[in-house]
Amino acid sequence: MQCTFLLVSDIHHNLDNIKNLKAWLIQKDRLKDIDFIIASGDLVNADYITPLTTEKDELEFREVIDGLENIDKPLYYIPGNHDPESSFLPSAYQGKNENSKVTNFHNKIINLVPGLSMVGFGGSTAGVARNSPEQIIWPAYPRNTESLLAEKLPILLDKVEDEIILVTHVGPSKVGTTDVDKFPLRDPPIESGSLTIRDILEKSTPLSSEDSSQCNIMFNIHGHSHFPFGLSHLGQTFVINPGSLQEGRFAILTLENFNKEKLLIGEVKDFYKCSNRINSCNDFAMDLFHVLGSGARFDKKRFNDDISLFEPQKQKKPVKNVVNDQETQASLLQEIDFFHNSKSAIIETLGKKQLPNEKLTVNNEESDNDNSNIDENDDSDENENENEIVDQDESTELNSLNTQDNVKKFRKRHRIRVYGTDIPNPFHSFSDLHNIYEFQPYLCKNLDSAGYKQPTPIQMQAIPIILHGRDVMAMAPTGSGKTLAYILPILHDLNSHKKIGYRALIISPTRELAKQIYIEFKKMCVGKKFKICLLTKATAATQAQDPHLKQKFDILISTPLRLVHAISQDNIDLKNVQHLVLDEADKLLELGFLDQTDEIFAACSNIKLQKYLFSATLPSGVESLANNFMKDPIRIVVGLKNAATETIKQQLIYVGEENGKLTAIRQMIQEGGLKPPVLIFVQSIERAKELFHELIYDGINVDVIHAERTKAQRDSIVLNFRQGKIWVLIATELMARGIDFKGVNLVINYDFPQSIQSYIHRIGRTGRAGKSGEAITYYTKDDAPYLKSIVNVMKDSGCEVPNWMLELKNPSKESKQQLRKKPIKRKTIDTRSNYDKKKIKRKREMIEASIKRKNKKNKTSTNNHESI
Ligand SMILES: Nc1ncnc2c1ncn2[C@@H]1O[C@H](COP(=O)(O)OP(=O)(O)OP(=O)(O)O)[C@@H](O)[C@H]1O
Repeated sequence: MQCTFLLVSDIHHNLDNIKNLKAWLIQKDRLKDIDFIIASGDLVNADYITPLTTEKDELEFREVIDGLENIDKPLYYIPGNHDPESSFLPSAYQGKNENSKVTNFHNKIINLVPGLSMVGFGGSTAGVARNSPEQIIWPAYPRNTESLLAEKLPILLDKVEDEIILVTHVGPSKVGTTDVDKFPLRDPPIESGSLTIRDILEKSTPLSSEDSSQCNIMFNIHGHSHFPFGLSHLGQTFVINPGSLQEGRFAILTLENFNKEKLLIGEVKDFYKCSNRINSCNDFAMDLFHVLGSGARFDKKRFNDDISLFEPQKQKKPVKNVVNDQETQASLLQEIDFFHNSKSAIIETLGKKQLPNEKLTVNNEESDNDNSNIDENDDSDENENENEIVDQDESTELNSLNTQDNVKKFRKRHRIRVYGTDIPNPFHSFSDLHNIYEFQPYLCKNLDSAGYKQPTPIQMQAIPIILHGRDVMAMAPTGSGKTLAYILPILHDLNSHKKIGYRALIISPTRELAKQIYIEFKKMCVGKKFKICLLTKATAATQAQDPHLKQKFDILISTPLRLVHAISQDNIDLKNVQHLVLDEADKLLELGFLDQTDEIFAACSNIKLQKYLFSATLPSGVESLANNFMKDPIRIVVGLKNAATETIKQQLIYVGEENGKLTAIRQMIQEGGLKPPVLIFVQSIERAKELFHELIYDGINVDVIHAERTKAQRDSIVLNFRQGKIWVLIATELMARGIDFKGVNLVINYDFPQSIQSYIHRIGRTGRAGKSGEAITYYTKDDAPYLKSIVNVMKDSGCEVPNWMLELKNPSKESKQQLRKKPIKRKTIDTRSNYDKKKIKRKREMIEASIKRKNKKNKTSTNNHESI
């Protein structure tokens, strides 16, 4: 029986290893050959602290298991000593993907396919005792796991007639591992470890007899090494049957093939010298390869690319600061450059920073027409004071904004429109903030460190208005710096840390955006002792326990639901809040959020409260609603109202039927047109999962993010996408708003957006801060009636649109409302051939039948035994 499998061990929560591994497998086209994956423990926690019982451990564990599941092969897991207590609960992880069920197999025999069995034995005394469902309390010492395994193994093996893969997670050396870690200087050292097992195997199992010649046995023994890709090596793979080598079966290795000095690593104290171990591991990996390849030589020159993926040093570059981080990202990107376009925009753009307003202010003669074709955004009464022609040579006079005429010209030049009474003047440069508004030096310094040289138009106008104590409704294109437009005046006004509780509150519709805002606040606070709280379950619980903490913080950032919950539990006091920001205000004032937003407003009872609404889209309905709760607000509109960013090249592509979309993407991949990073939007979680399962086989490093993924997963995906480790990210509407992925080259609307707002925000994930970007929207016959809405946005943002599209009819208000409420029903995304589906089904049935047969056999023999 031949089968190919992947063995993963001792990852210690380095999910990147799994991602790289997956990328490598795809790149080398080896994924299709793999029948299943074995994960031999220690999937979490690099800190070597046991027991692992915290929520964090649990999340990490799930994350790695999910990462492995994403490879989409059946997954067999045995617990390691560094895995959390609940890791031995396979049911919690089963059935996520159709084809990749997690099966726990500690102390069990699994019939993989007829003729091939697998025996598993999880790792080391404490780990197994903790994880064992049998609740056996192992005597902690000296009867360690190894000796127990040695006792149990003959019994297990005796039951199996098939060829066997034996997977263990026990110590590699003469002395055990975990036990040695705990009692390194125990005297005399105990005889255990793999040598003992091997001895016992040879003495007391069929292996020692002639019959063993037909039997493949493999040990996986963990060894605190995380190289290559966290795959097992360093003598972790022993197969006791040299006879199989000639038959070209799986990994065959005897201890004698190794340089034992390297394997045993000499003194016990060397266990702690990780670098030594890694060096030995490198050599061993090569030795191992040599032996596994039946003496095949590994051509280092030819496979240089592969070797570089195995180099641990590259991933361990110290990340000192943003610049270094970028360098690391660039090198990482080069390392994983599937498309061999390492000079692509991502890498190029990492180095240079284009100022947003360079781009936003170039076109002085831009018309100021609102996109009045979009009736939901209709605002035809708003073109007052906008008819003057601006001088081409504005030069220095605009620097001195001391006459209303100059101010008008300045606004016009920066495409700023303002509505309201007693509107404060905009400012011209960040130095004005210091000179005019007496901003503290720390703020100016932090602006400089962040590389913000010039304010963007929304910042120029919104900051003075907030500083003058006014309410603001601000609408400016995606990626135009709205966040900083409220952060700066708030920090200036708060002045310094005070122990009177929250004075500023920022609400965002998603936790990803909330976290991003938190990071931006932190960046601007360097050198100042402000206390900022990002409200999470944990921070809310801490504040509930300690009432003094309520006084400790100055600024609170939260999603509505989390905050409303905290308010209802009386854990948060908002009576001192003077600045309230609704970021993505139109979303927060939509029906789904409105009640929560309302409750938050009610809790902010301070009479000095100022309210600020920010978004790239504020439909007129939302504005009227907002007017009910804002005090004499000033409205700011930068650029065209409800328009897309002009640095984005937009395209509409007709794909006929649903499956035309995948064909189009695949064609793009083949032609090298899919330049990462790419964001793909779909209309539902279900479809996100479906598309992920399709694209995973297309040679691209793809991941998927949606509300059903755990928080830890979502955080890690966002981080990895930012760092260029994920190239194509499939997302639902969750990621459509606010998230600032600077380098995104392309946004694909795989599913037609359900509203113009959704379209504008989705495509706004590219072309940020003045950079260029591209957006492609697929449409089918079913989407065609809604096409004109997007055509209008495209036209208004200066994209070329064919005449026939311009002549299309606008969809009716009712049909738009209908689409907003309910997405178009679409065919499942699934292009696997019937043949493939049948093959998978057949294989599964074979495995199930084999298990049933075995169970039946075992049952009969037990019954017989009982009747005797
Ligand atoms: N004055 C500035 N100079 C250069 N870059 C800036 C400046 N202000 C903000 N940025 C950068 O511009 C990017 C976009 O800013 P931000 O996320 O605030 O956009 P936004 O207008 O809120 O977009 P969205 O509508 O999508 O939420 C960020 O990367 C930010 O660091």
